[in-house]
Amino acid sequence: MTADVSRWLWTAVTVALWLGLVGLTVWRVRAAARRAAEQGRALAPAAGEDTVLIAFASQTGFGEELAWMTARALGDGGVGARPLSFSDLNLETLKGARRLLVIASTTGEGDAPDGAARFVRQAMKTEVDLSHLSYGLLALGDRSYDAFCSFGHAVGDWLDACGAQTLFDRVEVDDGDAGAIRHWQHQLNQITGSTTAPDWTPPAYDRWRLVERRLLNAGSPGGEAWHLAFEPIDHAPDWAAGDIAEVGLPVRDGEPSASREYSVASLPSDGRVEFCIRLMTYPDGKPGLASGWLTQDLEVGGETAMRVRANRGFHAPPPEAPIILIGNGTGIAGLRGHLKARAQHDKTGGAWLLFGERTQAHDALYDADLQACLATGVLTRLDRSFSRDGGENRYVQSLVAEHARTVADWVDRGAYVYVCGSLEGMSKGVHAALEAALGEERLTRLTDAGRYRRDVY
Ligand SMILES: Cc1cc2nc3c(=O)[nH]c(=O)nc-3n(C[C@H](O)[C@H](O)[C@H](O)COP(=O)(O)O)c2cc1C
Repeated sequence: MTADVSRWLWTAVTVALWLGLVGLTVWRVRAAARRAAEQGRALAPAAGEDTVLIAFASQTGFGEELAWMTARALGDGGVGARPLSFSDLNLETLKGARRLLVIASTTGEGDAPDGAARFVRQAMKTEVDLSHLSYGLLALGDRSYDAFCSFGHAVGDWLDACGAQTLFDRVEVDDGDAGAIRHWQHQLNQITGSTTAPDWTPPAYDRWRLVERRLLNAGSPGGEAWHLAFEPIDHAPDWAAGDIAEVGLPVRDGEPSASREYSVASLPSDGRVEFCIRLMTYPDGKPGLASGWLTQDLEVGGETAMRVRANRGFHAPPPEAPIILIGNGTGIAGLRGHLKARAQHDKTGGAWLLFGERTQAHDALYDADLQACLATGVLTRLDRSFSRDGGENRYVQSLVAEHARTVADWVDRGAYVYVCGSLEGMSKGVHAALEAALGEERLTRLTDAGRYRRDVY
């Protein structure tokens, strides 16, 4: 081949590639515009109707899911709706709204979800005139906590103090209680004037088959931690690192149906949903309802009902940003999903895992995976603390304290901080250690910017 011919060939290939790229970009932009237009149509106000502002504060995504369902129910009834996260809510928006629906979850010990922290600090410290505003409130919580629905009530109390009028009595939801959610739907019907019951059936479960179960910590002084893998039977849904699976438990005689949520430790490309689940035991030695069933009773090859739901608050940061992953125990599940997601990118901003468990010998959960991540560079750095092995750094929060300078350096370089694991045993201590490492104000700014994310239980 002469130099001229090969140059022509290369030019032709380059042009073809370029045209392909342009075509793909145009297709993507059009698809995105189509999706936005569809969503816009679904939520567009009917002529003469005021748009209802739906402000949601959600830590693990349930409240956000209800906000979108609420918007759709209003849209279907001909009333325009605008869902807005508390992280994007401000007083100007409230002053410009006439009708407001608040969906507010409570987390921590009666705390606001992280995304609402800025609004609490800034807007809810002031008393403004909101007498033009009518509002309805859906407060999500769990009666097993002392401060039941306290953040929802704090928002309601503040709106009352600002002179806002109530559209109806506050609706409290205890642990996803279907009756209370139906009551909320009934209130939405009052707004739309619809007489038919809204088609708001609880989200359908799919059937999944247990294909693998493996004890991860044989010989541990702590409770058994199991790796479980489920394959879809009906269809394979899509999900992202950080998402949560809700497992429907088999109905037992006379007991209401129950479900449990677990952080997903795998990605759709694995073809299966994987969990790391601790077998809980009561003081009398009886196994926990859900963990006992999943780790002992359900046989490999057996089926369960399950759905994966979005937990947007714990979705991945841009891959080019560095990430600090902090967790303990079965919290490794949510962090493992993020490592797997990073492994799918050629170039990432580096990942540092700080992890705490009981013993190096028995509780180095997913050690082989982590070593592989170190070898490929997906994980830049790994620090672990083992509380029962003695030594100074007994808990993961002590690791954060010991490496405070490096944590601050990573944050200076734009790192995101993701924390997954127990609320009591870990996340409060980690929070205090981060505050000491970065300063209170800096950690607050990090939270407001969505660079400090927590999935704790
Ligand atoms: C770590 C944690 C702490 C919680 N603390 C409280 C609480 O103090 N008071 C309460 O009523 N509910 C509490 N809950 C229950 C949640 O409010 C409830 O599960 C809610 O449905 C979660 O909604 P979300 O997914 O929108 O965040 C807590 C849940 C978790 C996981």
